[in-house]
Amino acid sequence: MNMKKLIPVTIVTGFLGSGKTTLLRGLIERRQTRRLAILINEFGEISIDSTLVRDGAVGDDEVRIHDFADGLIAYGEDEQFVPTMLAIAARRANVDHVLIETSGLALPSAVMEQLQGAALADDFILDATIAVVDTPLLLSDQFEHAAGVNPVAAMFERQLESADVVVLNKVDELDDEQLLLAETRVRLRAPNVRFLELARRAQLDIRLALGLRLHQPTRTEHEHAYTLLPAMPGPQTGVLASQSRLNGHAHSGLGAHSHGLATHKHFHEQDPGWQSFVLRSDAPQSSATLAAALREAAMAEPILRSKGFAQTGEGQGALLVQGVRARIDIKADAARPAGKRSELVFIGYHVSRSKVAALLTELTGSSWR
Ligand SMILES: Nc1nc2c(ncn2[C@@H]2O[C@H](COP(=O)(O)OP(=O)(O)OP(=O)(O)O)[C@@H](O)[C@H]2O)c(=O)[nH]1
Repeated sequence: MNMKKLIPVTIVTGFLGSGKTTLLRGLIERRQTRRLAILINEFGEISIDSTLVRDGAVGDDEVRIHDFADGLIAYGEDEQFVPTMLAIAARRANVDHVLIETSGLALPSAVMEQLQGAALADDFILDATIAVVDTPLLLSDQFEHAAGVNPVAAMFERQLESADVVVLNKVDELDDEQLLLAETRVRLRAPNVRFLELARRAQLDIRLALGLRLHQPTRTEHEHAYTLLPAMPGPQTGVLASQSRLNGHAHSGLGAHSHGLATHKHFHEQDPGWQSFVLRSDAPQSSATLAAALREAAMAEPILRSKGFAQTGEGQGALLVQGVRARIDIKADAARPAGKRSELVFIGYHVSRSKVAALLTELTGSSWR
């Protein structure tokens, strides 16, 4: 019998733009002495999230970040994931916790299955799966199936199905009634949720995110399978009681369950309607003009997410661009070297690259290709 200490793994999932990267950055800042290994999987050919997380990270020995840009993490056909995890296991004396951010278009169940597969189950234990929710978006009925199957709603539901912890994020401007409605909607879709937390700017107490130990390995001779612990371990209870959360509504049914492991794929593999592309411009951009152009483009085309870096001209600083649908946020980014080329990633459902390029070109008065 293998007596190695299992390394805990927390999976952070959530729809496009819900706040996963912001949550990770916060956890890094508040990690105290914990040494973290972080895997980031993005949908899109250039990686923005890992750059942002890296900006907040420190020494390599304390926080080490592994990128999987444009890749699939943790699928049978993926060639990077298992070797990366095994390399982390090989330096286990220097790793206290592994965090995996899945892409906004991936299902956490795929990662969960890999963790309990033969290659990894002797080294890792799933700690918890955390789903971050864009609460205003949830309330906006975008996640409802109004007419037929809504692919956005379907993905959101399947991400929530595996969640142990749901973080209702972006709650800054919501009142109690809206929060209760959001909670009801989450509970309908997240049968396994153990903790429902409110977050502003995706900030979560690290004790609520790491070391929850909501799963335990059950080992038989030939297979490994996780089962959910029937209740929270004692020492956590006091900590959790101090968390801000929905008044008196934080806990849910604690019935044991096993996770559905049949849902392996990135949604975009099953449904080619999901698209991602990069547009670039070598002309200097103005923050206000670009923001207005992106807003307009997001209203004209089904863009669900835009992000990247824009350049404002020689000797001027770079901008960090973050768009979730028509909500566009552009701010100076001191960490980014000034340069010439602006580069933005767009993700959407049946979104047209040429139409978005034409709109941006027209609205910014500079060529985007
Ligand atoms: N107003 C508001 N904005 C937030 C909050 N949390 C995150 N954001 C913003 O939402 C945008 C997306 O946040 P990210 O953390 O990049 O989201 P993500 O889930 O990693 O995005 P993808 O990886 O692209 O799916 C950024 O502009 C954040 O600053 C919040 O609580 N309130």
